[in-house]
Amino acid sequence: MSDPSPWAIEADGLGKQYRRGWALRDCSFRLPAGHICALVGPNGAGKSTFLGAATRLVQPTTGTLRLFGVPVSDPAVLERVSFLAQDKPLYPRFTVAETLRLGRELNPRWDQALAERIVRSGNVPLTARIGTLSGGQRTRVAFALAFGKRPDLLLLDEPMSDLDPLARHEMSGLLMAEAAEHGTTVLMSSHMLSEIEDMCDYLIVLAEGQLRMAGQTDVLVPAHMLVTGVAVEGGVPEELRSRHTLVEARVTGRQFSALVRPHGPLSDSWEAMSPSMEEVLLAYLRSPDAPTLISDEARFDGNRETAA
Ligand SMILES: Nc1ncnc2c1ncn2[C@@H]1O[C@H](COP(=O)(O)OP(=O)(O)OP(=O)(O)O)[C@@H](O)[C@H]1O
Repeated sequence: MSDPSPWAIEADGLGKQYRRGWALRDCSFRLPAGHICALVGPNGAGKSTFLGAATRLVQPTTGTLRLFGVPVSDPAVLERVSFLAQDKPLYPRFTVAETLRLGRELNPRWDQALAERIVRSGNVPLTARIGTLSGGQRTRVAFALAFGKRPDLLLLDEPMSDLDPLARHEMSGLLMAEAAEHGTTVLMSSHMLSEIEDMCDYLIVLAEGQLRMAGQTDVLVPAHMLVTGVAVEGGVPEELRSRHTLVEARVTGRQFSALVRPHGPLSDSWEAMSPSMEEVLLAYLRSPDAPTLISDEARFDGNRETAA
């Protein structure tokens, strides 16, 4: 299928309301094809709900979601998307070989050699029943199924959490190689900030069901500065709040430290340095009310503040 749309994902006012309240609210952003994007947020932020909407497991209450320009409700998108769910559902009575055969029979673009390579490199026997595998080995088989499908969009819900460090390293290498070689778009929810920093070039940050940040990492991260100095009357200097956008402020003894989005030069009376991606993400995770930041590229009308 040719791609009329350069956007792998377009969410417009997407929302999901449960009886207890909104799991996802007024979520609007675009993800261009070919990126590896992290979906980040504290527990309960709405990450799985968003991935559920993208895989039609969750019916949105408001808004629309398009994948490659096609409404997610259109069956045409199904063969282009792979989803690796948090609980990695597989048939426990099937052997690994039978599981891969199922993948082959269900998916026209199936890459058997790739799927087998992923399984074999973890020394998982093709004859073993899924129910007898360790959690990490099952995850490896689930990865093989997801990759073997050769999707254009790979959706992963906390994919690496039960892999050992070597397997994690291997899978993240595979993800990056796939994205580079085939232009696969990856959207991956994760709590592992150092891994995100190593792998991802796009960020979607959610808190309490709402979008807090979206865009290219090399636009979002440099939009921030870490500022430290002497606290004023037990808090951060008023100038930081009035002239710049304050994301997070912390006071320890007589010192303050703050993550800000500067609008113009910062006063010489403070020390300012560029934060790492992990420092930016941690600040947003600790501050669910942080003002929203959407890059131009990721922006849909209605988003509030814009980075370069
Ligand atoms: N089926 C459901 N019925 C009612 N509430 C739900 C349902 N699914 C999710 N929620 C609620 O929606 C909110 C968002 O949940 P979601 O699972 O999307 O968060 P998450 O960011 O994936 O969290 P985690 O990091 O813990 O996996 C939570 O408050 C959760 O309790």
